[in-house]
Amino acid sequence: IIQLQHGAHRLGRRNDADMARWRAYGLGQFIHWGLYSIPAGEWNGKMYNGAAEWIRTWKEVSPQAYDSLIYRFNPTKFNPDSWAAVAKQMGVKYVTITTKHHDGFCLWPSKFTDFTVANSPYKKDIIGPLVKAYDKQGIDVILYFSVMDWHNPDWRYDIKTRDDSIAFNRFKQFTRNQLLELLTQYPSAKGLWFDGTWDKSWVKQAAFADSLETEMRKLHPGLIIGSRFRADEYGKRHFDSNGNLMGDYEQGWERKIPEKITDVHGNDWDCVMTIPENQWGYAKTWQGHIKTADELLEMLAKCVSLDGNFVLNFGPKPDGTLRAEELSLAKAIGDWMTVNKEAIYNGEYAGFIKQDWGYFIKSTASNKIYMLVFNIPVSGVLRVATPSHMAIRKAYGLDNAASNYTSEEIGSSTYFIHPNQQITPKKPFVIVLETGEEAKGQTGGYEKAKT
Ligand SMILES: COc1ccc([C@H]2[C@H](O)[C@H](O)[C@H](C)N2C)cc1
Repeated sequence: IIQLQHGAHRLGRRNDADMARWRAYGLGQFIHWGLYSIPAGEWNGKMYNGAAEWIRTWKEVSPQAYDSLIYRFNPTKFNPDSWAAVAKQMGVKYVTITTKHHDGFCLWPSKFTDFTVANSPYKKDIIGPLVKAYDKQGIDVILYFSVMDWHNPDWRYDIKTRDDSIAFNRFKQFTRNQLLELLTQYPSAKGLWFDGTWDKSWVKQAAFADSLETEMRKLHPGLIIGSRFRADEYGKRHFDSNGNLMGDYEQGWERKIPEKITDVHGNDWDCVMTIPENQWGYAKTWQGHIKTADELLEMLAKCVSLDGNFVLNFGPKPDGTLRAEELSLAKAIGDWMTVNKEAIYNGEYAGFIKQDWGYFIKSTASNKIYMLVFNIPVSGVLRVATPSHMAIRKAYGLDNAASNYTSEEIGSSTYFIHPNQQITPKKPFVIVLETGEEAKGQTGGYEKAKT
């Protein structure tokens, strides 16, 4: 064990009500919106093939020309209630919104910089109306904040000289001021999703970041902060020098999903996912594979089955509307969630052996076990191996209770689930298992092999 002043301050999961609420979300929405949405991956008629929200770093783009986009930010069709209504229909329980991305443009009228919506043609605060609209729909809000700020002249990638140190100390105060400002202006926010914290300049601020995290938690009791905010005094991030998770949940699953439960080490976590391969801000043309609703539903099921939340990204257009592809995916996911949401909300790892046909999710609300079926075996029967001494009492379909199933015990703690009707589903579907303790002595008399 290494003695740490600025490592993890808590071992294991948070067990308070605020974190239990976060753990129960299952499905979230990410929103990336800002000046980068205006060029949308195109500059002087040429397409940038990186992530659209990183276009300021493209050699073809002068930072000054990019920063002048502030004079073109005027989302005349922005209607936060319509975004929140789409999210509600989709079935998301929380939304993570960019307050300031790496380019430093603030979607709220921060007092600590001029580079905000207040000095754009739009003039008005974006964050406040968004928070209000989502709160009205009962969708919790998490504020995304990038520490790295390309616009601020005091930002440094590393601290090499005394001047760097003097400038970066100003930057640290600026960052603290903006974070306390966000928590004060938008007190209903449940947490912060930090980004842009990998550069040496910030990694060297273990003590400062640790005390700032403590200050924010004091200002906002219950605040939820992920593993990406701060490093320990040896520069270790996400997991400290003793391998303990920093913050309240793991933020390392960006565009990737854990394979098995041991990959998550008993921690809370979220997976943030793009619809194309890697575009967060609005990009005029999406290159490569665009994920389908069925793919996204399977990612959602897999995340919840492994104790995580699945957060799908939307990149609104510069006029404030959502693009057609995102609206149709939101609708398809929402239609599925309307029928199957009880298998996703309050979901947790069920402890059953993974089967090829799909995913098990246990509900903390009902103690029911849900089978989320994505692949029908050729045999037409679904194998279930329960944790030992757990028997299956009943099996029925969530889509309609009429679609029922017969469970046949085929070995110790092993069952076949037989559909009593022809199943030719066009969408992933859910079977509910009601289980109970195996009657004492009812071991089924299965002879253990002598090897
Ligand atoms: C260098 O690789 C990166 C760095 C930052 C990101 C940013 C994206 O712009 C988006 O905000 C995502 C959540 N974040 C990790 C993505 C890839």
